[in-house]
Amino acid sequence: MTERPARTTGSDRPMIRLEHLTKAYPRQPHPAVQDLTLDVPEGEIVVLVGPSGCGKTTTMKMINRIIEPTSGRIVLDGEDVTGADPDQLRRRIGYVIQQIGLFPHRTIAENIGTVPRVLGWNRRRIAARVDELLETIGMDPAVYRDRYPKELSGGQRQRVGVARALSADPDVMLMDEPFGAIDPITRERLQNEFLRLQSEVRKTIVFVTHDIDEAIKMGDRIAILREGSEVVQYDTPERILTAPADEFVSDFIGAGASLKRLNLSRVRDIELSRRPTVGEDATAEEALGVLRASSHPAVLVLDRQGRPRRWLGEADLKRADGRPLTSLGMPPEAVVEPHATLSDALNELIAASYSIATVVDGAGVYQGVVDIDRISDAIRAMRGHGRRPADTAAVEDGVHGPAGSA
Ligand SMILES: Nc1ncnc2c1ncn2[C@@H]1O[C@H](COP(=O)(O)OP(=O)(O)OP(=O)(O)O)[C@@H](O)[C@H]1O
Repeated sequence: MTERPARTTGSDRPMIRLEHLTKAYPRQPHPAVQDLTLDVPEGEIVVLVGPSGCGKTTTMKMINRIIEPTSGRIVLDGEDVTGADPDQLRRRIGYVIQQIGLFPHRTIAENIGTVPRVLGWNRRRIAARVDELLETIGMDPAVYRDRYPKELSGGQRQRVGVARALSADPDVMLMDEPFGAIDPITRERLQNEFLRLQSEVRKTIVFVTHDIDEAIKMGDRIAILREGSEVVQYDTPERILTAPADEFVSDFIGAGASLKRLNLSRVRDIELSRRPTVGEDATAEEALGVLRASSHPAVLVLDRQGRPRRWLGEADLKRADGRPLTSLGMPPEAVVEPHATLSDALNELIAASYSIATVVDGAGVYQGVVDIDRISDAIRAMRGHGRRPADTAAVEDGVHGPAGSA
């Protein structure tokens, strides 16, 4: 069984192969990168994580030849590109960096269309691609196409950076701390959006971070590096957390490894709890009937597309006085998508007034809720049995499978 079946492609074919890659700067006592050998499988996200100065950025910049290696080889899709024309190479590789580096005097459309323009696409094709990408990153083309970078929020700029990197549909994306400079809430949202996008586009991605939590969340595989880009452990997030190769890795993971395991499980991996729902056109009496027939304190109002609008308690409904349900109660505060980790869901629901997170799909349609009990179950299952939370029900029922009783 693969440890994370929903996220790996099953193909172990290396899309990027780094062979004995070294970068030594003149007058430096140690090479920035020394003899690095690493395969990045097609369609996977490989995260390079390690302390400041260990050579992550240098490694990335050698892959797209912004930095020329001193020795070693870079093989892209079976082809040795160590001596290839760097400009041509970069068109096959999307690059996203922190503080994204959008051109300030060009519109969003012009920024996203940079590479297609260099590639000689015609105007119509570029415009169509720009609009398609803006839709993909959840920004209405009609609203944002003609704006300038300074007219966007930090999170929106970062999204545009991702769109720009995707513009020519490269096989490979290099992402160097792409969400580093963003506030934690926007960051979490961008990570989730990006994972959803990746489940559709399946690019081969090398992702740099110095944040182990981000590595665990984003990586199909993680390479833990120390100085000189020495690979201390190259493994799945599960293995890194459960079987750290040595003290350096355990120190890097730091305290709370069991809590970090909440980063390994996605909302979609657990069975969601149900809550009573009514359509937005229902009357308060109907909603009250539904609520009373359930054992829960609140009913969720859905719009005609099935998207959550309000949580209503009995008191709200009693005071309705003929007003529409959508003007009563509280909007769902903690809303998460199936890609969100249980750690995200926990953070959200702790901050919310109701201690539940409402789960919606990519189109915003209601799927169920995650409550604190589900998360506690998941933690218990992980701790007690080293299992995935999908097995929680079996654990609760006292049914111990072979793995659990081992
Ligand atoms: N142009 C340069 N000349 C000399 N040394 C350099 C140069 N660029 C980087 N280095 C050194 O190479 C090493 C690796 O740097 P690199 O930027 O790759 O690290 P990093 O892991 O990305 O760090 P951070 O997490 O802080 O961004 C560091 O010791 C750095 O000082």
